[in-house]
Amino acid sequence: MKITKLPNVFLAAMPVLKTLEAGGFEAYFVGGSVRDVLLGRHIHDVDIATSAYPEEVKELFEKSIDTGIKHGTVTVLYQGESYEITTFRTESGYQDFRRPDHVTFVQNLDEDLKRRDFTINALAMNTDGEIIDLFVGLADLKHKLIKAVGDPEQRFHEDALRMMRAVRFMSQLKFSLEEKTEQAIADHHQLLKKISVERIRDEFVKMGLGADARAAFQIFLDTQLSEEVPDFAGKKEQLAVFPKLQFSPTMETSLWSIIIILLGMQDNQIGKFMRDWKNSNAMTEEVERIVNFFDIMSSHTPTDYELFEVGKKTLLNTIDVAHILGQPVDSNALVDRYLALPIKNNSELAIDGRFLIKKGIKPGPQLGELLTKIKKAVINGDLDNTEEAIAEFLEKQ
Ligand SMILES: Nc1ccn([C@@H]2O[C@H](COP(=O)(O)OP(=O)(O)OP(=O)(O)O)[C@@H](O)[C@H]2O)c(=O)n1
Ligand SMILES: [Mg+2]
Repeated sequence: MKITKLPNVFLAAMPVLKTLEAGGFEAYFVGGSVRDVLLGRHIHDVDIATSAYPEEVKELFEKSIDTGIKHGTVTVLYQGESYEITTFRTESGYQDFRRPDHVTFVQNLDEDLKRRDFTINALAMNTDGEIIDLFVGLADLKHKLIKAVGDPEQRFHEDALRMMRAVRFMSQLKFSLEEKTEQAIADHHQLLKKISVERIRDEFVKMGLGADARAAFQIFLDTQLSEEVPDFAGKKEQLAVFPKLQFSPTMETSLWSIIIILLGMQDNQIGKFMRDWKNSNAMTEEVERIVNFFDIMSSHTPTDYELFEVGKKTLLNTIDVAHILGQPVDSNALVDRYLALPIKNNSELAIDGRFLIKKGIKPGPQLGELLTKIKKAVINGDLDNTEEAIAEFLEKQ
């Protein structure tokens, strides 16, 4: 099979492959970019595999960086783009099921493709746009199947993260999981314990935000992968709601908020949960705000002051969460009410602490309380947001 009209990302990288070939080496596009061009998906970067050793690659290009030279990868800078060029290799002796303890460079592409995770990721493309398909990857693409290359147990022992990658690709590509590959995950889910939380999280998020997140999440539960990730063990029943939701999330904040709500977590447990997953402080704080506001929305119609406090971004994010969870919310009414608030943030208040001091109020906690009282009155529409109206209001205190 040959691709006649190559996307620009490949055309731009073509001189890099040609340079390697002119140096007497073999060079191919490999991995995700070949898969994605065949699926008509957006291609974010291209990976190149070559028979040249890293030192030989470096000699052929003016600018290169030793990004992963131990694993055979050199990053070449060419016409403003960077390309990862990896020497054909096999990965032997994954003692800790994490990273290869050493890589063995090999002379041909076949050996290199053999050690890749899934058949659809084991395709290569040469400078003519010709697809090299040694493991029926093209047929599996057509049948929308995630299938391990060769023996799935071996592939997952080499790198246990691949089990998460399987459900991630299911979700992103809307593919099903081949039976033996699924069975191998179910048999070896414990291997995931060896993998760092950050790597698991990245795959989990891609799964949760993919086009077929709910189907993939079901397999994530069925294979017991869910038992091996932070704070999910023993929570299958609560998590089983996710695949039954009417929609699935498209924002990471929504994904985490939904999981937290399904797990029935208390306010004070959210921080630990988010830290266990190695999420950033910014992500944690926003998720805390969303879950809190979701609770407010579930118990009563938010007051104007609650709308003011939560702010537009978190309001919209919480509406998204409520929508996905199938909670009835009149989102138009809430947004309209927010937009009609007399002020949207503290700086829009006509007065500040200095104004109160000038009016004879002593600095201290009472001043703060008075300021809040004024702000609430303005937000509720009981007080005009002008110096005059506020001065008059003060006289009545
Ligand atoms: N645990 C892994 C990770 C990667 N690969 C191989 O390395 C390629 C590139 O890896 P990566 O960029 O992580 O994944 P992609 O398949 O390119 O997917 P994405 O579009 O998300 O980058 C994969 O296609 C696959 O051939 C693998 O065999 N095992
Ligand atoms: Mg990639």
